[in-house]
Amino acid sequence: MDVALLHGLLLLLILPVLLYRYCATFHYFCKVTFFNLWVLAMATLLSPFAAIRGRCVENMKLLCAAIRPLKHLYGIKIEVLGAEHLNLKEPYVIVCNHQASLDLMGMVEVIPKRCVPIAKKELLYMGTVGWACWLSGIIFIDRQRTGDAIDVISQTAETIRRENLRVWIFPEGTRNQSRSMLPFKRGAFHLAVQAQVPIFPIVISPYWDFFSSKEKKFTPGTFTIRVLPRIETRGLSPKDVPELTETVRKTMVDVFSEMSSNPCRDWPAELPLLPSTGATKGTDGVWHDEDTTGTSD
Ligand SMILES: CCCCC/C=C\C/C=C\CCCCCCCC(=O)SCCNC(=O)CCNC(=O)[C@H](O)C(C)(C)COP(=O)(O)OP(=O)(O)OC[C@H]1O[C@@H](n2cnc3c(N)ncnc32)[C@H](O)[C@@H]1OP(=O)(O)O
Ligand SMILES: CCCCCCCC/C=C\CCCCCCCC(=O)OC[C@@H](O)COP(=O)(O)O
Repeated sequence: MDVALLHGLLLLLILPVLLYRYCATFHYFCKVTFFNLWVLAMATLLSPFAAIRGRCVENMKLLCAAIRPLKHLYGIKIEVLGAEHLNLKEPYVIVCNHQASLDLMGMVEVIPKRCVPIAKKELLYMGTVGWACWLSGIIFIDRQRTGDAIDVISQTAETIRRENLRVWIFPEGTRNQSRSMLPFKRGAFHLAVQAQVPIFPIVISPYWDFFSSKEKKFTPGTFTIRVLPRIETRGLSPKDVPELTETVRKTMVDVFSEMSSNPCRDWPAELPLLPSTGATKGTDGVWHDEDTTGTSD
């Protein structure tokens, strides 16, 4: 009887290890659970420190530092191209494709100083995670109430100029692991036009090789983040927003397709891009920023 009990206990200990090793679905759920627990634990540990400062964008540094070790724990290599484009002292809007919660790992590699993401309000109700996000100045919108969300974005247009902030928006508005990008919501582009600030598109290469929530796959891997040259909005008005949105989306989709079809990761450091008043075309046929000397404050 004792031996049987011992065998049972042993099996109970070994079973999760075997499942983790040989069952891809179990492996996937363990890794996703650990990711969420990590975020929750860090938020719980750091929120009291952040609370000392109060609601303040400087607290984003704490959040980002807490997320950074995750890539090492998961064996994920992240390459960043074009980060120097973000070295601009003025406020701006970043638009980025959104595949999964894993985007946080990439986001913390490139997010400039004084930058706040726009997030769905549901995050606010995730206990200490919501508290940590609120304390870091993250802007929340209710996607079900377009009017309210537009009001929040309009207020943000004033705030970013007044307080010299950058805003990070996922214009697809939801996570998307399809082969392309969803149609873009227009809030980010209205925001940039209202504030008359440039837009920086950021493209994260597909995770297909190592992560898929549909196939329950989560292995070590590599992805690349490309920061594209800025697109000016100076002189544009709300009537230009639909075209601006489509032009930026097309540029990002083209870059995403190139990243998808070229697994060797030998992309040029610069890509020919759409003309913008803030970029000039060099003799090499590549669009370059006019101002690359500014540094993040
Ligand atoms: C220590 C550890 C702590 C743990 C914390 C964890 C991590 C910390 C690190 C990082 C922080 C977390 C990061 C969180 C990321 C979360 C990501 C998300 O939540 S994504 C979801 C939220 N984002 C969005 O939804 C994108 C923004 N949405 C929009 O822009 C939308 O446009 C909208 C404003 C919500 C409206 O949505 P709708 O579906 O109605 O879309 P349309 O775009 O078609 O708009 C309809 C209509 O309105 C016009 N419009 C839109 N915006 C404006 C505006 N600002 N001003 C005027 N008009 C506007 C638009 O043009 C359309 O009209 P028309 O068709 O006539 O053009
Ligand atoms: C008292 C309640 C306590 C609840 C505790 C919940 C703990 C949750 C712990 C960790 C959550 C980690 C969240 C990381 C946030 C990642 C941001 C993100 O990717 O959000 C998704 C959002 O862009 C789009 O959402 P949808 O694709 O539309 O859906």
